[in-house]
Amino acid sequence: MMHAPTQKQSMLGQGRLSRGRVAQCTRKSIRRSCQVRAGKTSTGPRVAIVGVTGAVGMEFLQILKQRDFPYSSMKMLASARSAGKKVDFDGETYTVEELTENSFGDCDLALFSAGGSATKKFAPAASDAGCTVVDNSSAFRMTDGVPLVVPEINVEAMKDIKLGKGGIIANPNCSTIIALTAVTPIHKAVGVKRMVVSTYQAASGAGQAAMEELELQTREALDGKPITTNIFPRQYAFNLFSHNSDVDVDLGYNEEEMKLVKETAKIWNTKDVKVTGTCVRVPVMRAHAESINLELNAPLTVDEARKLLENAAGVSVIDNRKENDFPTPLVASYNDDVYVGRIRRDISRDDDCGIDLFVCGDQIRKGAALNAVQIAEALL
Ligand SMILES: NC(=O)C1=CN([C@@H]2O[C@H](COP(=O)(O)OP(=O)(O)OC[C@H]3O[C@@H](n4cnc5c(N)ncnc54)[C@H](OP(=O)(O)O)[C@@H]3O)[C@@H](O)[C@H]2O)C=CC1
Ligand SMILES: N[C@@H](CC(=O)OP(=O)(O)O)C(=O)O
Repeated sequence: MMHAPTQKQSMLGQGRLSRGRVAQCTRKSIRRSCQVRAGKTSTGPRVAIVGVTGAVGMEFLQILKQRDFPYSSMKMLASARSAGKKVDFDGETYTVEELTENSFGDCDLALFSAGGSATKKFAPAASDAGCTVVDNSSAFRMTDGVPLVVPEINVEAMKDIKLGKGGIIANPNCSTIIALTAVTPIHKAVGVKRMVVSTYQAASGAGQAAMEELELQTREALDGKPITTNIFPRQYAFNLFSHNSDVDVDLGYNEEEMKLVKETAKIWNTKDVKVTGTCVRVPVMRAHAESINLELNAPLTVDEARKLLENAAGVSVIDNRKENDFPTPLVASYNDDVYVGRIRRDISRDDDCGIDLFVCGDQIRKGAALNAVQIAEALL
């Protein structure tokens, strides 16, 4: 039996913000469609979760329940390996079915998180059957006609897609979602000319098996045992390494870095912003951190930047210089907002057109499942 994960508060588990920390943050709710909160209801869409046995799939279930997402029926899909497994959701037990091209005839909405190759094969079949797809993979992100959406930023990009009428909407890459949720308020105010991003990415970005291997390796290293390396070709615990995606041998950039470049241009609908990045995997369980340097088109003071961020949907500011208290992956874990701190003027410049930020966001929530559910809410 599989259960949607609980918020475990342990050394690895990273709990929600303590009351004291909440008081230090400027917390605002992310844009939500409160009027449609209903849970199971005969008027809700018929929903399929594709990749339900994975880290993102399990998070889908937790978020749908937490947000009382309306649904009239729920279908749990994964590979043949998982067919027959049981999944609990909203007081009912479901049997996982094998994903096939015929899975979607009785569905209005499918939340996909099954990797690129399964998505390329099955998302078009779902769409052809009249099921609207919200896809977490990179399979269709750069395809013309497929909106790439962060609801707080560009919800208008999906205005032509209607629930239950087919169509694919792509969820951006997690590092890109987290960076742009923080940076877009500044971009909308004064325009970003160039953005330099350095990431510190969690195990969750590589799936459930990578999270389990990090935990196992940590135990093995502490116990002086040989290190198991099934997921990554090197030790991960007590180490860090350049992102595991393929590296372009000519450019020297890995795929994760190029997603930041290309997806930013599509989400902001501009070719004028220059973006470069360095993506690194660090031994953190489930929240990404990013150091971001912005070159702006017009001057912006630190106070103005902080005010923009404090008022931005989906953003919380933790920026206490006196206490040296800034966002951490543990603070971001299991929370919905993107946390921003270290808001400072870039002193390498002679003008006020440079800002530095440090950003943390839960990779599985805002970086994946939460953003996808927010897209689905915008379809209702
Ligand atoms: N920002 C974003 O949008 C993010 C996107 N992702 C995307 O989501 C995908 C899933 O990530 P994650 O949950 O972390 O990965 P996991 O490895 O934890 O889970 C993968 C899921 O996909 C299912 N699956 C794999 N192959 C098939 C197939 N051929 N047919 C049906 N189901 C299949 C697996 O089923 P089974 O258990 O039966 O093998 C499992 O449910 C990633 O591959 C990535 O594309 C992930 C993180 C962030
Ligand atoms: N960006 C994830 C990996 C991933 O799933 O990316 P994408 O959704 O762009 O394939 C990471 O932390 O590595």
